[in-house]
Amino acid sequence: MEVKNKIILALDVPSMEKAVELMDKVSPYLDTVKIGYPLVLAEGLESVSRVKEEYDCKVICDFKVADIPATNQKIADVTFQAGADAIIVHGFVGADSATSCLESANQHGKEIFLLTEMSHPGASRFLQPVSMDIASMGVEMGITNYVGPSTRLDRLGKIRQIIGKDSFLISPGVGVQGGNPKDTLEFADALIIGRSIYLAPDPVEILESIIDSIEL
Ligand SMILES: O=C1C[C@H](C(=O)O)N([C@@H]2O[C@H](COP(=O)(O)O)[C@@H](O)[C@H]2O)C(=O)N1
Repeated sequence: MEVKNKIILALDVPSMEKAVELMDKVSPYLDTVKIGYPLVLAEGLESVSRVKEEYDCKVICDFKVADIPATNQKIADVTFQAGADAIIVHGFVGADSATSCLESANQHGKEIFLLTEMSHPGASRFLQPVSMDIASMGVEMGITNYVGPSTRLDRLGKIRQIIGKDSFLISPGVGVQGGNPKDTLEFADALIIGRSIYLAPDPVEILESIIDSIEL
């Protein structure tokens, strides 16, 4: 997946009105947006197609899919039918569950991102002990897109080693959670950034400064 300016906007705003207000300002700088439960639960899955069509961008649906295979397939099917270009899938539920999303993606000509280790403090207790195993499972499954934490660059580096240089790795946790954009791109191909942009008094100014910082 090509990502303009290596930045994926996490559009975790509470309404389409807020989404449009923000996208009108920042869309010249971006071509990829991550939409998750905050916006979809508020506005429905049509928020995915609206953002895609109105701003000609790719949409990654961050649903952290983590159910049994049959239910995962239903979730992935309806998400891709709603226009999503990709869906984020948890790996800790095992290969059969992740495979059902991968099969749905292949049938729809879309993609999945396998979530290996999360960026928040709580990930250290239950996810960290298995996250490298999850990354290895993804490689065994032939998955080429991954999510890994910008808040723990040592871990992100290990994930990159496991998934290989040709896999596509996107990384949340930049900014508010403490991750550094330029340092993260030592290992990741693109940054996921939400609050640093959508909570800023001037989102364009922040975005331009982040873009300048990673271009240096
Ligand atoms: O480990 C993960 C997985 C998950 C994801 O991207 O899948 N995210 C999401 O990335 C964004 C960071 O937002 P902000 O902190 O810039 O406002 C939010 O939408 C989170 O739900 C993480 O933050 N860490």
